[in-house]
Amino acid sequence: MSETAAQETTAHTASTAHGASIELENLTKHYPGGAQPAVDGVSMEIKAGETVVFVGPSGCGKSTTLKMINRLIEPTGGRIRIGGEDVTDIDPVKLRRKVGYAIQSAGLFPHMTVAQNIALVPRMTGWPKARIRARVEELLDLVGLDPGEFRGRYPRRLSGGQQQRVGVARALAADPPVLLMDEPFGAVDPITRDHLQDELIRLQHELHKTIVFVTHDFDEAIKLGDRIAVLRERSHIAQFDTPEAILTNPADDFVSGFVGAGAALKRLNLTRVRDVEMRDYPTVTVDTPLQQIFGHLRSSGESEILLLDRRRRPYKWLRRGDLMRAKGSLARAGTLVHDTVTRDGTLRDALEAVLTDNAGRVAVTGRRGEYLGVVDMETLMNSVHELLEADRLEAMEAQHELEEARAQQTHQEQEGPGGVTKA
Ligand SMILES: Nc1ncnc2c1ncn2[C@@H]1O[C@H](COP(=O)(O)OP(=O)(O)OP(=O)(O)O)[C@@H](O)[C@H]1O
Repeated sequence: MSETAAQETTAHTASTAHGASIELENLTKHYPGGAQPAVDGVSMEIKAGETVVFVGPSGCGKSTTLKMINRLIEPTGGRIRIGGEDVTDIDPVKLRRKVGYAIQSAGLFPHMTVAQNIALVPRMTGWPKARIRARVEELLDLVGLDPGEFRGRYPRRLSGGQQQRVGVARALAADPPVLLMDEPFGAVDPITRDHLQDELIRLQHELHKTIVFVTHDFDEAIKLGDRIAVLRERSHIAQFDTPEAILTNPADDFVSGFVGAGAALKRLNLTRVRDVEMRDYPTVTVDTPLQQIFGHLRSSGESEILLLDRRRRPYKWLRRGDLMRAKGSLARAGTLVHDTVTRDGTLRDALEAVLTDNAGRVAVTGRRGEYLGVVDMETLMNSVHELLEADRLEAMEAQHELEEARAQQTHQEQEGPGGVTKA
């Protein structure tokens, strides 16, 4: 059932390998000297193209389970199947070509350039030079880094977020169907982390890999996971379900404890900015003459206008008063745009941005930071209201079905097996 090898193009570098299923059967790791196994007979099926997130307390065995999938850690028991093929005993080097791996702090080699870091696996695999070069360019572009600017840089000259992007590009280099990510965004600041999460979601829309992602952060799990496996000690599965099901119906107290307070707010993590209506705001660019900006603002009926830079990225909010005081130059006028959200950002990201902005709105940007529209408090309030109303109706329906099933069962019990009413 391996859909990967056959699909790989040789003439071209384009990503073609979609995800492959992963099956873990009774997978066990007993470290030498450990009183108990670190991972104790975990079995799960991960569908092709799915993103599954492992969450659980520190030391519960998340990383060990993950690293057994590419056999960075050798299991002491059980089987691993990828795309239906049993890979428990194949050559680990061969296995790792099918499985990309990204870790916290990117783990880039400091003495190699960005391009050399990304090219590692394709080089080992013996790709021709021209194909490697084209693949590096394609991947840098894919993770949102300008190849011209970044291919020759050394890792120490990159920000934490940029290093992490290169780490993801490297993991994707040989176009593996499976991507393992071990707390890849654990070491970056919260805003960069949010952006990297958004990028991963966007990438996954394009690539459809099978991703297994480890995190401590339940909010991250909700945002990224198609399904979440909440693990307890020795990787025992407490619940393995969709984020919606875990939030609205946690299996037990352990899972509830993990979900934590504010389930309604966390629900906002499940809706994307792309799912709500954006407002079209009046915009001008830094090259627009001041007089024209005035005219534009007046005819728009809005109290402010968004100034874009030459690459159409949001730059400043300009109010009428700012323009009056500008005295012919916009250099000092207006308020710099501090925060933006992407279409893959969550409503929670948008709400946070809107709440910290005293004018109650945030600009939405595309892949290269270009302006797409604006989300404001009113849009958000309406969406949240609709969301909670839909949840309430769904819960009522589920309750109703449950009561009907119970009534039917009682009825059957009263009727008896032959349908004859007992006297
Ligand atoms: N190389 C090793 N030798 C012996 N024991 C180990 C080794 N690596 C991990 N362990 C133990 O196995 C258990 C599971 O560790 P693991 O790193 O998989 O947990 P984790 O859930 O990923 O933890 P964290 O969230 O803190 O990274 C822990 O009790 C740990 O001490």
